[in-house]
Amino acid sequence: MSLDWGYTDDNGPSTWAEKYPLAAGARQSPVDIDTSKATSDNSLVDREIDWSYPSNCSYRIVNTGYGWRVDTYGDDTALSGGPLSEVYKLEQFHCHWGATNDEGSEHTVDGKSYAAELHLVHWNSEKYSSFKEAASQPDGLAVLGVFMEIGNADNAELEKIISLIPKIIHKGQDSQASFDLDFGSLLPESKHYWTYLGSLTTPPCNECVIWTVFKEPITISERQLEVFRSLKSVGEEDAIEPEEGKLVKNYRPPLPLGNRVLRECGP
Ligand SMILES: NCCOCCOCCNC(=O)c1ccc(S(N)(=O)=O)cc1
Ligand SMILES: [Zn+2]
Repeated sequence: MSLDWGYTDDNGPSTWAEKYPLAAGARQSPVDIDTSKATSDNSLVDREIDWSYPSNCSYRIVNTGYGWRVDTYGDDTALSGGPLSEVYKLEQFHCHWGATNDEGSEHTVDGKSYAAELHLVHWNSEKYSSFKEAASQPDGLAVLGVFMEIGNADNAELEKIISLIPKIIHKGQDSQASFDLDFGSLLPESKHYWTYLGSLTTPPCNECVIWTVFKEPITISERQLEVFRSLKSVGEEDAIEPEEGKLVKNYRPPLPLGNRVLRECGP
């Protein structure tokens, strides 16, 4: 069964606009962050971006066929401040990576790719009544982007997620984790970031995201990244060769920033 969209030559990002016209819009994500174009903005400094995630969150991890996604039960989560005018709730987080370590992130910085990029997806629960409704609004979602660079496997929360991946190798498999996660530990120490108005980076590419991309990366080890690449984009029942269907690449290359403003908070 051929996929509607994906990351191969015949269904990848350059073909998405054929079936998903929003993908050809002027407010698309990701973008290359040209640091010389970033403008600092006192209003961002005055209202520090703030998140509160309980340290004992239960969650479900699922293989979407495009990667892994942790569905959080966002009740007592909150993201506010910085570029946000309302309080947003955490809906899910997931990751994008590439076949080799010199690619994989979606956003790039002065043309540089990182090995992977983590996205924490929040929705404006102050203005809208559901994630789905928020995803059709220009200020509906707030996504935190965290670059991941190759280094030591010293993030315990990331290791907990990776320990679950062998249970969800095939598309559609999920695992209700028996231990809690501290989502906040997946964020870098520094709160310095760039922010701009963009979109979902996968179809339907709705232009509904206020993006906040942290300047400081977190580290992931080669072994941990190899575990990501062991995920399969096909279900267990799809009889294919063992090496086929591996999810080695699930990132969209950058789109033009155009006349959008790129703001930064912190050096
Ligand atoms: N089907 C009706 C329209 O639905 C619009 C919402 O799309 C729902 C599925 N996609 C997502 O939730 C979704 C969420 C985050 C990101 S990303 N990579 O931009 O963080 C990409 C996609
Ligand atoms: Zn994403």
